[in-house]
Amino acid sequence: MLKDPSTKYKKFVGPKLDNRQWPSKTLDKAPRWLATDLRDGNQSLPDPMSVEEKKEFFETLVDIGFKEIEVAFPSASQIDFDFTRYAVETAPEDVWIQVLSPCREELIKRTIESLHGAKKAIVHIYLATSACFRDIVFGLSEEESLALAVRCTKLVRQLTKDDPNQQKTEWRFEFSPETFSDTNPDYAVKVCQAVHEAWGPTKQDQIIFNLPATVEMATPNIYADQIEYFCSKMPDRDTICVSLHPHNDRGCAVAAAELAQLAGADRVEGCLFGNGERTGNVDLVTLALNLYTQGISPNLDFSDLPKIADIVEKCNKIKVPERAPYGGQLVVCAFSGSHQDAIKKGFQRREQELARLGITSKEEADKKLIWQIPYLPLDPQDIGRTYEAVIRVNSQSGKGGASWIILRNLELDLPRSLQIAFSKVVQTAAETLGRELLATEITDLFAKEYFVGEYDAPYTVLDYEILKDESKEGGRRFQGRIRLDTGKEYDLNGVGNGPISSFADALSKVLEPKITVKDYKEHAIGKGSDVRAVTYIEVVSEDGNTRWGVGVHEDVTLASLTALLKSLWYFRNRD
Ligand SMILES: CC(=O)SCCNC(=O)CCNC(=O)[C@H](O)C(C)(C)COP(=O)(O)OP(=O)(O)OC[C@H]1O[C@@H](n2cnc3c(N)ncnc32)[C@H](O)[C@@H]1OP(=O)(O)O
Ligand SMILES: CC(C)C(=O)C(=O)O
Repeated sequence: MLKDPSTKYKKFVGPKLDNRQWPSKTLDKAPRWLATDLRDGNQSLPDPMSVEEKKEFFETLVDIGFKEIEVAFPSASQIDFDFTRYAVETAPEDVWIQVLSPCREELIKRTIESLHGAKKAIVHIYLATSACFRDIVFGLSEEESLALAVRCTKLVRQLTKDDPNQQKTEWRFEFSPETFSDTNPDYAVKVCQAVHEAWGPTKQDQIIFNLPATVEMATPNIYADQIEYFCSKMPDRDTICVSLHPHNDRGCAVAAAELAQLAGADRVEGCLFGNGERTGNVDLVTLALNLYTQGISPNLDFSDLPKIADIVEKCNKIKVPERAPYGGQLVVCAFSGSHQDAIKKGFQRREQELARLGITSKEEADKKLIWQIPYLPLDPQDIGRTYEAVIRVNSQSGKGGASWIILRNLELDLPRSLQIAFSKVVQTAAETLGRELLATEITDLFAKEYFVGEYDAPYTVLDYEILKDESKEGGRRFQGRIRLDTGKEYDLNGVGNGPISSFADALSKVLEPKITVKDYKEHAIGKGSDVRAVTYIEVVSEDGNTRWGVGVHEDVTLASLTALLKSLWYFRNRD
């Protein structure tokens, strides 16, 4: 790299705008969308789509709700021509089929042939207007380029809306001054005015001027300035649909498209997950869901984004990056402890709030309670992703992550200090394996550690009864029998304020160490006839060590007694 790059690269200078308006505007509605996956996306793939893949992609775009779809460059190949015919024959009545052609007479004719019989068709032609392209690629002067654009527009008009045999089709016309982002803004306006006159649009039948950042040249505010400049200079603005076609060379296509809408654009062309030439076209998923998370309907349905991503990956043969906004595998996941803690607290707060409002269904919650969860700008369920995938656990995780998984999978709402104790077990396993732990591995670790589910408790209560302790008001007496994992059995007898303390007293008379109960929590799990009690008991031994035990049972007292026995087993076997 050069120490002084200014000798090789020049700073981009945008149009001079004295009274720019766009910075004080806000985005309040969705633009018109045009998906160009099947044209601009397809032309940039190492292995372009087969007809079958194009069909599947087309159907997906229709299902998402796109009403304007650029299906091909029909003069490029027989595959593109044939696919255009398929789209013409199968497109729903309200979907406009768009096709692209360069400003070459024979190619325009072939392009229009491919649209014969369409219900709604947009003929899109492009011509490079930037000085760099005119000089290097075409060798045309400004006047010659303008004349070519007008000639081709008139040809399209003659072959479409002016042709008596083409009246079954509703025609629209789109013109792209290529590399608009690098075109002298006054020249772009001059060419478009001439094209406007040649096409003869009306308010009802607007012409589309698509203003591409064919190559993204500068910061997004400059693209917005270019669009505002164009909109302010074009006469008969209400006969024009201003369209954007941002590429992502500097990584700012989404921002450029958003600012350029503030600057007056009505329509956006792009691809799903930003496929397209070089760094891609603007990503329509991101643009649409950015609107959605501001409470604005994008008029596109991404309710099953994982399925859409699968189809896009299959047809493009390119992976959706794992960090792609909204659709990437990792974007609704948190691994780090403080993120997981905040997300978990966010969900708990939302659940409390829903319970307070008496709301039980997702539909009602979606209508009545604004989404506010730290680190999650969007409810993953709205785009077909699950809450289970939100929190994933590795050695960067803290207590919140593992306890979230236990809550979601086993319905166990662990007390704080048990969360801390269990997170040490998880941390050790993650470090030993040197990788992320699956949810099933974490629930299995918990079950083994605290003898729940399929893992039998080593000490068992064989028989018990809780009686009144006649020597003390309100006191209780435990009488019963237990068996250790050695097979040895003990008859027990103890007193306390309740069943648990009397059991602890009874145990302490026959087994080391002496224990007392420090903390206790219980709740129900399951529903209907399957409901069970869960008891968490933290026990302290005479030398000050603590241990947790967890008991799950239909009988709430037995759940507590089992929990206590498990913590005793720990003292006797693990210290
Ligand atoms: C910015 C964009 O994405 S534009 C869309 C680009 N997409 C594609 O190119 C995919 C489909 N393209 C093709 O199949 C072919 O390039 C075709 C059929 C269009 C033309 O093929 P060829 O005649 O073999 O031309 P080739 O591809 O070699 O070169 C392009 C020629 O078209 C000219 N050209 C390029 N853009 C345009 C345009 N907008 N209008 C008129 N002519 C153009 C070039 O100046 C060059 O002309 P030259 O041969 O006289 O120097
Ligand atoms: C044909 C035009 C719109 C194009 O694809 C571009 O300029 O990137």
